[in-house]
Amino acid sequence: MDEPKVTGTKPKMSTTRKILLILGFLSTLAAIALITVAVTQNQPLRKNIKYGIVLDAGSSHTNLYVYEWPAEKENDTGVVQQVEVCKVEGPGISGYSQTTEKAGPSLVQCLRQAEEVIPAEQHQETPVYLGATAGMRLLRLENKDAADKVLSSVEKTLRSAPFSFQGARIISGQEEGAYGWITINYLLGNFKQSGWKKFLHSLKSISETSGALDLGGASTQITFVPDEISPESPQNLLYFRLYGKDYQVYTHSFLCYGKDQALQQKLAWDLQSAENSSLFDPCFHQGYQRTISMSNFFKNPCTSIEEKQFPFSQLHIEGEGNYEKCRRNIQILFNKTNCPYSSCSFNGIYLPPLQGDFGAFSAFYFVMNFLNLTSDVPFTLDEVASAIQKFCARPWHEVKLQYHQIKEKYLSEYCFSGAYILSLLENGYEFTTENWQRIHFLGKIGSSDAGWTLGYMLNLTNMIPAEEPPAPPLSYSSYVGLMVLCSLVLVARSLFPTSS
Ligand SMILES: Nc1ccn([C@@H]2O[C@H](COP(=O)(O)OP(=O)(O)OP(=O)(O)O)[C@@H](O)[C@H]2O)c(=O)n1
Ligand SMILES: [Ca+2]
Repeated sequence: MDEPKVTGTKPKMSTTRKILLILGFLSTLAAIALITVAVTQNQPLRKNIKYGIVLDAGSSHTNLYVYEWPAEKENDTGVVQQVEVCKVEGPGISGYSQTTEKAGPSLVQCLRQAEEVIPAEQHQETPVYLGATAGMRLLRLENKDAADKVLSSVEKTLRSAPFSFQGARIISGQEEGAYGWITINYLLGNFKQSGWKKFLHSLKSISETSGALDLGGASTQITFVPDEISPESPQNLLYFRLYGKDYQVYTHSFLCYGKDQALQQKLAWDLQSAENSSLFDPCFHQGYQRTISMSNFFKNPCTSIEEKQFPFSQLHIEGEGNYEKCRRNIQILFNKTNCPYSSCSFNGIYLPPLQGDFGAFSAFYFVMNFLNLTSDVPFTLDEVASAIQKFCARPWHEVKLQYHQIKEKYLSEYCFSGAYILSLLENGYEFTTENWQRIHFLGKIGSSDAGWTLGYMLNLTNMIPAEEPPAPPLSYSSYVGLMVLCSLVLVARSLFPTSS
């Protein structure tokens, strides 16, 4: 048999294989082109930043906040963030009731700081708002003329700054509560839900929000969405439509129940039974002494109902450091006897059953943070009470030595404040051992302070739409990811064709 001839030429590549190879090569090129285009073409444009300024003129001091946000995302939730906070030197603006013309100039230094943070070419278009809270509400009650003069003085200063002046006014307690609630829920991303959370909530037709607890120097607010809305106290109910959802919110602001005014109220009560100009106070540390002038004590609307004549002009207070006695002493501020509604907090004020989680900020946070009671894993009510009890029992000289860097005004009052916070939450609002751990003490959320100012600005600049703004189905990163994945599948498919 003839052997087959061995030739020197290689076996020829089949035409199909050649075509497949070319196709594979072209697919790789196409995939690379696609990825390059996806990454470069769809890159977000350089951010055009906008700014806004809000001054929080509180009873104890004024803070100036600068916020920024990308202009093109104005109506998204969670895009506005705090970039600067400046603490104004000296007292709150209500502290200038005797020297009203000095209220405005006190703000100048912080306004200069804002000028440095915001690019000069944007100064003119940057809105500036000032909202005054309980200190000015009290001054208005006590001396309307002085309150008006203080506001004129701050308006004059704000108008002379290079920003766009949008108003300086006393906000109501209701607004303070509502804007605090808006701020924390905006920052926590509770208004707009994405993905499975949105699906889950649409099934249950609910939208979980967090309640807000604000404790200032002169007033305190409680705001939350109750389980059931009862029409019995319409003045405590607010209606919002935000991002396409309706919210019925309960809010109440207690004037004179901020921590400084609560202390004044307590002293006014203690004075009723004082026999001479010396008073032992269980809410101050043992060894602590303070002298109070009686001349203006009862001019304050928070203490004036307790007014009585005393044969001394100065009151000497001496600390006893007794937590239990202090709690009993504070109890008198919460009148639980008369409730014209189905349920009340205190002083005959309607309060629906507590519902959900609460964010507690301002002095709730300052005090609990000082006492090391704000860890991520919440402490039980008993643990909190026992920590405050131990702190109150420490002698003043020891406390002062350990915390020498803390202002004496703050330090001397943390025992009273801790006891007051527990009384307000436990006796006033009736938080129990069961729902205590639903209170989260928070100072900041991300880079922004928890408080009413952000919500106030969002509302006044119309940055929270009533309806959900249309959004692309995929985010930029998901879009690029999907493109890359599809391209890789395409390449793999062409390089390893399945022979059929
Ligand atoms: N590190 C801090 C800061 C503040 N405070 C005290 O906390 C209280 C409340 O402060 P803040 O929330 O700033 O109150 P204001 O906004 O000034 O008061 P209001 O909201 O009632 O107008 C004040 O008694 C202040 O002395 C404190 O104990 N420790
Ligand atoms: Ca405040």
